[in-house]
Amino acid sequence: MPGRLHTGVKICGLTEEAGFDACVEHGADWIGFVFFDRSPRCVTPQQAASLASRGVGQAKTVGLFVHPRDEDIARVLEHAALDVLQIYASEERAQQVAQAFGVSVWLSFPVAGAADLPASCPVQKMLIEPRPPKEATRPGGNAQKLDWSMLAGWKPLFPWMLAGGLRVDNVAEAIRITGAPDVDVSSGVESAPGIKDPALIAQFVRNARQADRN
Ligand SMILES: O=C(O)c1ccccc1N[C@@H]1O[C@H](COP(=O)(O)O)[C@@H](O)[C@H]1O
Repeated sequence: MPGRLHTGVKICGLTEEAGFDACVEHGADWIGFVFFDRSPRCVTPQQAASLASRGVGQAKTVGLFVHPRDEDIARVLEHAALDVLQIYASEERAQQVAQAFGVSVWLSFPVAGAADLPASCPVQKMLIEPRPPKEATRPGGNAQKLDWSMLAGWKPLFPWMLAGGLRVDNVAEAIRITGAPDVDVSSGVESAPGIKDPALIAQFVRNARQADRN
C-alpha cells in the first residue's frame, strides 16, 4: 500500500553559505561536501569545516571521495568532523575505509541495467546512481538520471539512496516509481555549477517529503 514516510534528503556539493543555510533551514537530513578536484563543487577541508560549523547538531555532514587514499580522508577529517564518508571505489576498498576510520560509509553503485543492482552491501548504505557516460570527467554529479522503472519492485534488504538527475519537478515521481527511502541531489538545485539556489533547495525538500512511495 502506498505510504508517506519521512523521505531522507541529501543535498550534495555545498560550496557557499547561502546554500548551506538553506539546507539547514529547510530540514535536509544530510549535507554533502565534495573532495574531488575535478568537480566544480570541490571544497577544501577548511571550507567544509567552516560551512559545517553553521549547522552543528542539525543536518549530518557527508564527505564525498573518489578512489581516496587513507591520507586524503585523514587530511579532511583533521579539519571537518564528518558524519558519513561517501565513497566511489570498490566494495573491498569501502570496507577498508569503514574499518580504518570508524565512520559510517556509503558506497556508490553505478547502474546501467537491472543486472547492476546490488544484492548486498558491505557498508552502511548503497547509493544507486547512473553509470556515468564514457566522456564524463567525474563519476557523479552529471545531472543524468536512471531509468527508474528498473527499480520498481526492487526491494533490497539494505539501506539505499537514489541519486542522479533529480530535480524539483521529478523527485516525487522518482520516489513514487522506485520507492526510494532517501534521495540525493546536486545539479538539480543549482543556479550554476557549484552554486546552490536556496529556493530550489526549499522546493526540493518539500516535494520529496510530500511524495508517496509505491
Ligand atoms: O557532484 C559532483 O560533482 C560529484 C563528483 C564526483 C562524484 C560524485 C558527484 N556527485 C554525486 O552525484 C549525485 C547526483 O548528482 P546530480 O544531482 O545528478 O547532479 C550527487 O548528489 C552526488 O552524490
